[in-house]
Amino acid sequence: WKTYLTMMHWSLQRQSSWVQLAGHQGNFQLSEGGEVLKLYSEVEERCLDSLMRDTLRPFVPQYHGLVTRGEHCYIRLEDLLRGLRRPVIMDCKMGVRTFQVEELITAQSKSSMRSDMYQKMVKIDPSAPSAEEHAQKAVTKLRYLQWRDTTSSSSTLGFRIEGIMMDDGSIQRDFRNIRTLAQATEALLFFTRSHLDILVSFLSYHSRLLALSEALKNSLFFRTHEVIGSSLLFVHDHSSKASVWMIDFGKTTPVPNMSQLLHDVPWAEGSREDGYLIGLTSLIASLGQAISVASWQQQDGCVGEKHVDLKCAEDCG
Ligand SMILES: Nc1ncnc2c1ncn2[C@@H]1O[C@H](COP(=O)(O)OP(=O)(O)OP(=O)(O)O)[C@@H](O)[C@H]1O
Ligand SMILES: O=P(O)(O)O[C@@H]1[C@H](O)[C@H](O)[C@@H](OP(=O)(O)O)[C@H](OP(=O)(O)O)[C@H]1O
Repeated sequence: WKTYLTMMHWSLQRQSSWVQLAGHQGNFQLSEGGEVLKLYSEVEERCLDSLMRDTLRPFVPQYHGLVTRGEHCYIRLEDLLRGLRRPVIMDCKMGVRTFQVEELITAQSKSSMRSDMYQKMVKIDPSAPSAEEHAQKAVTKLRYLQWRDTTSSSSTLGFRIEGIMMDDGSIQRDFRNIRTLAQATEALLFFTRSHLDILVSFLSYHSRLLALSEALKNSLFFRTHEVIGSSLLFVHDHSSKASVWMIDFGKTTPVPNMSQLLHDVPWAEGSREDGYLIGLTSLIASLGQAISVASWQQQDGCVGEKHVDLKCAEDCG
């Protein structure tokens, strides 16, 4: 019975296609009518409300207001996986940093020490904490988030891959060692299985990212908001129709004093720049490389072969 019920549960979940690839467990609930419910956050709700009146609207899940379930309030969002069969998904966290500048102040207080983050750090690299952190068995959240940024492609490329789910439902979350564009390209080729129609045709990732790039240039919301920890969700299925969506605005805040951000410069202490466009430019460049490699593979009839000289792809442009 237990196996049967587990299979039924799994099958019902697959019908709705819902899967949570990254983020906090317990933050989401499925709802009727093609919506997902995300635990209410004032910061995120404000962003979604503004985004519904911005040029970025076609690039974010539609926001349908709030609903209360039990003790909690939820944000009603369009389910971006609705109608897809065996979707293939990738979550890329954007920007050169994932900590908010407020963390710089919080980090000075002793109460901000986190033993859970120390544990996560040690599990990945036992030599990462300092002698003092080892003694305290704790690190500040700022320290942990900065360590994650500098040991992943966030600091080098302005984005990092948080997870990929393939069409068989298998999920990979460990892309921490990716540091270079060539490695990111390899991940993109894996994610798209080198299918050129997904990479470059009319409804492809490439055209969607170029359209997003244009929309960002014209967006008042983007100019006036510091976008931290937000992701681009890449989604396609067997129909080869591919799309990219901006999600997660829980740490996206208006910049003070009517000032505006460039988004394409590195962060320095005292600034609020997030490097979002550094990440987008890297992603577009990486897709460009993936398209070149996939084209060569197709010409040579060697799709699926593992060894492609991506360093050469990088050097040859
Ligand atoms: N509107 C949506 N439609 C379909 N899937 C979604 C949607 N929003 C989020 N997801 C899924 O849930 C995951 C987590 O989303 P999100 O980043 O918004 O959560 P979070 O808990 O705020 O994350 P974090 O811990 O990084 O702040 C995504 O990777 C994606 O798989
Ligand atoms: O992905 P990892 O390495 O597991 O680390 C988590 C990730 O950086 C989340 O974005 C962050 O939540 P916020 O974006 O809300 O800060 C969370 O902080 P938290 O544990 O304080 O929720 C971290 O633990």
